[in-house]
Amino acid sequence: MTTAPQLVVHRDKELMAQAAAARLITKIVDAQAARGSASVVLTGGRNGNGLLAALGASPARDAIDWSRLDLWWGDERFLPDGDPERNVTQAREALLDSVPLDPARVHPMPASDGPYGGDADAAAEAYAAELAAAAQPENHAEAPSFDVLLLGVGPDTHVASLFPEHPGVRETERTVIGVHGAPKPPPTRISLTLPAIRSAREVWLLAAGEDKAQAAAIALSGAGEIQAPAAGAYGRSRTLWLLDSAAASQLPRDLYPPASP
Ligand SMILES: O=C(O)[C@H](O)[C@@H](O)[C@H](O)[C@H](O)COP(=O)(O)O
Repeated sequence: MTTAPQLVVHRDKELMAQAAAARLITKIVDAQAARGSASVVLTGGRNGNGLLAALGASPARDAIDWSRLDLWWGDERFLPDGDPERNVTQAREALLDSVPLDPARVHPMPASDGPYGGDADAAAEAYAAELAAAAQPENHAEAPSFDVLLLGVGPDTHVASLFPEHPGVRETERTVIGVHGAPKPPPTRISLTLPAIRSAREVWLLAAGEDKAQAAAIALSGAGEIQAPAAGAYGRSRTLWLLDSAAASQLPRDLYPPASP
């Protein structure tokens, strides 16, 4: 089932990051109260890291029971462990190193100097097995029911490492794939697929800045997911686009009416 996207537009990217962080804290606290633990899928990119930094700066971060939080990644740049360009390295710097997480609940995607060497496809297969092992058996699913899956949106409408017209965006069976020849560096990556993204309860897409305006307009105006992967990113119970006003500036009027003067 497709959930119709809901839009929230903030004045600027700083406010967007702070409001998204506040929203995420509440969501994690509620999930922990309801189910004992929470699971979040992190994204790479400036907006995802901005959200993590804002979360770290919020006094309300102490409301989270960090030992009962599972963290996964939506994609990874296939580079050696500790490389500053890896999404996990950037997330650690932005937040993860400063909170008391249970290391057994933190699930980074494999690095290119790990057990699978430079074989991104084998690394992707291993991550798929990790996801399947964490899936709730009663759901007969290949991936857990993530509470929130975060995605940055590229200016070309890519999400995770699923690029327009690239083979990965057509994947319908596997939950995780090796990506080769990505248009955004580095060329070799690992990514969740659209079916895995859609196993999340809630998918939140983050877009800030003028260079995202066209992408947001295209993805939200009925484009196909092969041409505009962000259009295929939706959650089982909610799909939320969090934008700043620059990224919302080209949205069709029926989606986001500009404020009256
Ligand atoms: O590994 C990556 O580069 C990302 O996961 C990628 O999908 C990113 O989220 C978008 O390109 C948006 O990035 P920005 O938030 O920096 O614009």
